[in-house]
Amino acid sequence: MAQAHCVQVDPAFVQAPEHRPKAAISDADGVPLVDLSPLFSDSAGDTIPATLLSQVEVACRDWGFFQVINHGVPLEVLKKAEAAEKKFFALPEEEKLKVRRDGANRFGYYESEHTKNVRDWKRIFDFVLQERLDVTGLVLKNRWPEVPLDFRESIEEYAKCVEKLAFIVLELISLALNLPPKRLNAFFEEQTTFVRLNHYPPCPYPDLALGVGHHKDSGALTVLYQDSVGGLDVKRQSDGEWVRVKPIPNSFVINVGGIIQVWSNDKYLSAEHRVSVNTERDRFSIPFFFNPASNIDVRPLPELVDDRNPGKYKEYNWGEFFKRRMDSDFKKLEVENIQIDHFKRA
Ligand SMILES: O=C(O)CCC(=O)C(=O)O
Ligand SMILES: [Fe+2]
Repeated sequence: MAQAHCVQVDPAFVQAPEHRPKAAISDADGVPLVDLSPLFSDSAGDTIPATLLSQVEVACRDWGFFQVINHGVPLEVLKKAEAAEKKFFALPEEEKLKVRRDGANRFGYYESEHTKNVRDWKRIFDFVLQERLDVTGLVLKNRWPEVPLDFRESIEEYAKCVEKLAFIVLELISLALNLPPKRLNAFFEEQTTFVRLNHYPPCPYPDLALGVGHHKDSGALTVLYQDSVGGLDVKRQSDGEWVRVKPIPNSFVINVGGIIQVWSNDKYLSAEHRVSVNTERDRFSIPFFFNPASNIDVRPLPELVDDRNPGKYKEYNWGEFFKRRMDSDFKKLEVENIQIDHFKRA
């Protein structure tokens, strides 16, 4: 007689019923697509086409998410980073554990991240752009594995190219907010940006677990490369429906983080998103979390508030916020993790 097939479910990964993904997900009417080629064409002068700015404006306002193509990051840089990522995660576990994150330094490999106190079905590797960071007393230092040999070079090259793209998008957002293009740049002089490699292995119970639980990114902007598997879902602002962000070859997904939501005084929104997993395919992605300096106090920009439209948030310090998020991602806590909503004025 055939044995009954039984999947062992680890309760640490099980989402509350209201956060479990439904079997079918809509990929119709997806996030806006923005073609950045006008910025790189030979005939491009210093002026940015109004149509491009209005696309960015609508995307940030109505979705908080968009995809960009013709973004200026060379395809070979992307492919090399992706290959290095796959080689790293394919290493035996004991090899990866040599560069594991710990309580004192939150960078390197980690297999036990939590989002909102539920464990994520993923493995990650984090590194900062600055070799070493001090975030309100927490020292963060990169840990580089000895193998794959070209790992560090490939992903540092990737980070350099994506950083350029992040600054371009930051300027587009500034302009879309009717501010001078470089208005926001000074916040990033001692940036706390970090890059994450994500590996989502196949999961035997994708109806119960998530690769990343529902959340909003807390930094300024996220610039994400995803492979062709798919799984990133965004909550559409217009109706609260979850929709899949369709993978487009050689593209990046941009999403507005909590800091831009606060700077813009809620003109632009940071959208809720999550990662669904599947039973068959490994998925890989590489988010670049573009974050300002640790000492920055975040508040609605004075140019965007007035008597009729007063600031909707109390000021908070980014370094403190970032540290508290890292603490709650590191292990399951009994308290809710920190959100910009906690600074919302009544
Ligand atoms: O892997 C993805 O597609 C998204 C990951 C994500 O949302 C995050 O790490 O904040
Ligand atoms: Fe995210």
